[in-house]
Amino acid sequence: MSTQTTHKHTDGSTKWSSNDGRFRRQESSFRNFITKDGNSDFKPELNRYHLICAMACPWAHRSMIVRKLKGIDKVKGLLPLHTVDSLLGPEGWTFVPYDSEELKGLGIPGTGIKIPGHEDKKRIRELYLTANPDYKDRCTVPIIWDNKLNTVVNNESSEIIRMLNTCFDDFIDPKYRNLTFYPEDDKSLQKEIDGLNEWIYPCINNGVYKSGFATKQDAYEESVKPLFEHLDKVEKILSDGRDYLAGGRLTEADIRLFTTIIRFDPVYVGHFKCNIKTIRDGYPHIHKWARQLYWKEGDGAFKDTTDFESIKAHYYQSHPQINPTRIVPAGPHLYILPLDK
Ligand SMILES: N[C@@H](CCC(=O)N[C@@H](CS)C(=O)NCC(=O)O)C(=O)O
Repeated sequence: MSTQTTHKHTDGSTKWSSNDGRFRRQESSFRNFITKDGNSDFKPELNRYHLICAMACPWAHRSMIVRKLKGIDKVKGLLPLHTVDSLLGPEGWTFVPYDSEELKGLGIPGTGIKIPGHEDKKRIRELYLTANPDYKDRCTVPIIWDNKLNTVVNNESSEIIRMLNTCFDDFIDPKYRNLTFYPEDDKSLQKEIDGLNEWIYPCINNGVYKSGFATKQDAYEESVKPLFEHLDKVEKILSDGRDYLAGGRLTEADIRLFTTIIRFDPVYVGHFKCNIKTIRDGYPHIHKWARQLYWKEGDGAFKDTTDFESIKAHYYQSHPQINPTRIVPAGPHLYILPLDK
């Protein structure tokens, strides 16, 4: 993906596309790993690391799912979760609601921040600036915060979910220990997962954003068409009745696709103009696959981390360039259908 930064945003501002009308996602800048073998400055420890997420954010959602699937959420002090307010405003993600005239009353509160020594922080930006006072990029979620070295360990969700496969294995219940969503001992499955990620990320996960944030007709069409072509491709893969994308088991490919699909009908169809088809009416196999994950998989790991109200409120209220009235639409009736529909 392009590393080009298309605009200055010292204030976490909301100018999303560059002058050619195309949205480009910035490269994440904190790329450390917590390693089980202790081969880094970041050793796994209790009462040290914190996960900061927005319930609304599909990238953060990946890490919440894996945290729960791995039983990390069940160990006190291992990687507690802190969530921001759903409204992404001019100063970025916030632990306390915006109170300006324009934004007061909007948003759905998160848990706030309860990290010892940082309880007074109002914006996520303040954590980034604590980690690096010269930080000038967007202050994104998810992040793993290290409260020992007072820094961001990593702010790239694809890497966060990789490290959670193993890094806390000495602390979690043994029944979760050998669970991995990118199996080291199966290189051919890893290759298959990589192959899926290679097109699902640009065309689907990021494709909805490129469609929604486009400010020129050609930029929009150039994203929305491949988005649906690649949904067709997923539909075809799942059409043999399989429950998972690869290897006959749950992998990170499922987790990474799920967080986009679950937001599709409630938000992307309308807000991001991804309306060639809906998942529920246009993609029976994807629809079934997503509902199985939501309703049945991993002891609520998908369901309990999906907060439709926060998701809807976030998108519709946070992008006034797309939705100037910030009105959150009422539908669709049932954000997710039951399995037997
Ligand atoms: N590469 C990052 C992307 C994360 C990302 O773009 N998160 C968005 C929310 S969906 C964000 O925090 N945006 C804040 C901003 O742009 O100010 C990852 O996958 O972790």
